[in-house]
Amino acid sequence: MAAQKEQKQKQITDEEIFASCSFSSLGLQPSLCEQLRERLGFETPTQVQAQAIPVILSGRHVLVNAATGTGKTIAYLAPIIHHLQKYDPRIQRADGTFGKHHEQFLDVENILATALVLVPTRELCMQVYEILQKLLHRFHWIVPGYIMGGENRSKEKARLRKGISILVATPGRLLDHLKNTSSFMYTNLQWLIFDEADRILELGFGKEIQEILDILGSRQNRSAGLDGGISGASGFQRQNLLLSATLNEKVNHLAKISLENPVMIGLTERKLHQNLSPEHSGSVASEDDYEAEHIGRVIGSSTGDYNLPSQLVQRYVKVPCGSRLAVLLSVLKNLFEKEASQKAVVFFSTCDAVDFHYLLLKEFQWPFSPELEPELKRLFLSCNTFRLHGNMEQEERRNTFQAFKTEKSALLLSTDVAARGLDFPKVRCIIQYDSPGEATEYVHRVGRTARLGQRGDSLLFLQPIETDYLQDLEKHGVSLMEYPLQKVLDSFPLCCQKQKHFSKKLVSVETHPWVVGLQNALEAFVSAEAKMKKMAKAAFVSWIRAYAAHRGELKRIFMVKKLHLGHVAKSFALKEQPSLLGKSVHKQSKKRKNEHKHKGQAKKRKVTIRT
Ligand SMILES: Nc1ncnc2c1ncn2[C@@H]1O[C@H](COP(=O)(O)OP(=O)(O)OP(=O)(O)O)[C@@H](O)[C@H]1O
Repeated sequence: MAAQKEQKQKQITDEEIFASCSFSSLGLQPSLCEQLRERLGFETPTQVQAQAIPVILSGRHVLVNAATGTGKTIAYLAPIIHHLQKYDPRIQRADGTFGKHHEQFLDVENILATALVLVPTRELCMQVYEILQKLLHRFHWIVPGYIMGGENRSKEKARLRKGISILVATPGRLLDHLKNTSSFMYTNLQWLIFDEADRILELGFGKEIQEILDILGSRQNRSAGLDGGISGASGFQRQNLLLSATLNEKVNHLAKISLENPVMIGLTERKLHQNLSPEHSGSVASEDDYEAEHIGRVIGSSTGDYNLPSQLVQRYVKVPCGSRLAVLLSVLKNLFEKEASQKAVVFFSTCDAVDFHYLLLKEFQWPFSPELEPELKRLFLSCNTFRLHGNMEQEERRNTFQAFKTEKSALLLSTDVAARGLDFPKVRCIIQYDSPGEATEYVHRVGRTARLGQRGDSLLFLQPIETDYLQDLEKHGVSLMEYPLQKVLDSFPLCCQKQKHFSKKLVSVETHPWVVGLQNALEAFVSAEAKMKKMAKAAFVSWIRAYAAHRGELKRIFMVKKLHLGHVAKSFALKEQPSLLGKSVHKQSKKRKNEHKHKGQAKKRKVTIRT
């Protein structure tokens, strides 16, 4: 019976996810449809692909808003490849947007076109490039390429010089090449795509985007007589596409400055009205408009309901600050002991926090006793653990990304660098140990699981003082159930007789014998290891800084002055609060408050934290 129910649920999900048509019925070339089937195993388009592909094929500017993991990448790549592969004569490398010989083609009747995909992170850049490689297997004359931070500039220059038909790029490095690489030509640019549009702006790339649009737009005007990318004398059109699972004022702004009379896909009437009324979409905002819209406003405050995968089971757990670490480790132990073969991601707010927890999980033995015989020592958590953040060497970052993708059972500790767009197969659980801040980030983080109708669980850690955040999520139509923490803690074996007689009903999280025992062991472990202690202190300091950087409405929920710094220290297994640094954080927060008072309506400055 239960199996039948599950089967029925799966069927409903499949119908919700996939369309009842074929790729070829959407107007895509048969050879491309074959490629989708043979190389990627895609038989049927997803709902968003069925809606978006015909519109994108028609040449209109489009804004796509659809839940995480619903196939937005193919929705924009397939129509571009469809157009590029049918040019006759075939396009060549040197015809690419960036080919040095391309200018000779400006006179030909069929202007040879190329595409630029802008993404917020290096990992997403690699991911889109890899999909392109698979899709273009049969169309070897269309050359994909990527440029991104952390890579060798001269090698990138050489690749650009040879010509790239579809380029995937992160904004900073793109702008660098646009300004400094003379062979970098973009007059034939026909498609400009912003994947995870809002995140690009959230990462502080607003100015770069403006500049990129200016450079691309002005070049178009000069060489081809185009106005903002719309039909020009040469006969080709610039088509701009924006994609994101969440909408906010940043997408609204980007839509305004980059889309002309766009078709909205996946937007309800309410969202359309609230965020992106088409009459506002065509104008190009000035720098002043940008400032006015983005500084001092509460980000995400006007967003409507978010589309979350319906099969995603979302929970929260309320944990007093001092017990957070012990509870995190207990939740992970429970998860991997229940089902050894699975993948999970834990999100942290800073690189230092990722590093500390990574080393801790790699080395913390249980039961913890320095005198224990080596053969009796076991890791507390015996799963394959990876880390990912923006301060890692590019090589390690790349290796982690690839390894976590292919592993069948593994744990990834990450900052928000993994929150957007990344498609790690078979991730079953997302834990948000440090709160995500804006509701949009919550949606993208949990979106790394429950992709394309798959099962998925998410767990949000909140301190008792932070539970108003649940209401903030509710405002966006996101509601969470409580995690059965007591039951999980009770399921662990206790060490001594005295502990076994505790009254289960009366015990709080921080006095639960399992938590107390584990916390003591963690503190003993960290204090015994100089390196761990140093990392714990660094993580403590950066965690408080990140906490203090919450903006807008969220500052009311995540208030530094409400934190008990001694308890925060315990959450990094530090017996004592690193006092001097702690005081300075409080002072900083007080100082900021005073400054704010004096400035009155002064503009709020965005605090960028490296992820
Ligand atoms: N038509 C299809 N049939 C089967 N699988 C598909 C199809 N289209 C996409 N997929 C798969 O679905 C998963 C999600 O796709 P994709 O990463 O493009 O989603 P997304 O909507 O961009 O997600 P996010 O919002 O998180 O970036 C990928 O594993 C992809 O390979």
